[in-house]
Amino acid sequence: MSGRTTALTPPADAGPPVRHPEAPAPGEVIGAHYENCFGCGAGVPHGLHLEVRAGEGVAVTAEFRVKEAHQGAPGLAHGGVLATALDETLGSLNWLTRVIAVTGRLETDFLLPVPVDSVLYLEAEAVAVHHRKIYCTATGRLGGPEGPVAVRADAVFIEVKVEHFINHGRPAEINAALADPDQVKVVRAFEVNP
Ligand SMILES: CCCCCCCCCC(=O)SCCNC(=O)CCNC(=O)[C@H](O)C(C)(C)COP(=O)(O)OP(=O)(O)OC[C@H]1O[C@@H](n2cnc3c(N)ncnc32)[C@H](O)[C@@H]1OP(=O)(O)O
Repeated sequence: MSGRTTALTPPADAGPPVRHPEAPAPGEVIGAHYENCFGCGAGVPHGLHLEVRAGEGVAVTAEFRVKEAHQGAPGLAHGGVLATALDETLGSLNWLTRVIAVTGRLETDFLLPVPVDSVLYLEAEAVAVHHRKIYCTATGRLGGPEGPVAVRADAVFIEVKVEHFINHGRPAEINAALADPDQVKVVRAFEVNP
């Protein structure tokens, strides 16, 4: 047994998440972190194409229109795709803290079926930080930002260095990303600390 603590509830000595002074302003669209990302990249035809906006504090909002390619049951979104939408929205909180973090644990509740062509109004918020762990939560609503909650998630993201991607990614994609000035700009944004 490892001694890892993977609970989704922050420990008593966890601190509040801190918004980076150079975080995008509330309402500002946060661009894709990677052209070929299934969640946000424009280069993936059947991807989710999430458009995420910075919110107040350490929070973001996003919209996801469910397309035919996202079906599980006839006419309804696949649960895994909905979990991906929640995961991607939560991952975008990185832009507000300027900390690179990857999903360690994601627990999802599916409360309502989500039809093809509907728009899921997503919201994610970081709630606490304990060393490398960022505790966060997300909801996806139907019919509008105040509509009923169809899906929700609690998650723990773990802070990593940029080497995480360089060491574990496929060399072809890593080399292409490092040769792309826009992608290098994305990485540099995370090197600026307050
Ligand atoms: C440029 C921006 C890019 C942003 C991308 C966003 C995309 C959307 C989000 C994603 O989908 S990311 C992709 C899915 N996630 C992964 O691929 C992560 C795969 N897992 C790993 O690489 C490693 O397991 C991980 C880096 C998460 C942790 O390994 P480490 O060896 O660095 O962690 P370590 O074992 O030292 O544990 C550090 C702390 O994290 C905790 N921890 C580790 N794994 C955990 C886990 N799975 N769940 C909860 N907590 C976890 C661990 O308990 C410990 O806390 P405590 O010290 O309090 O005990």
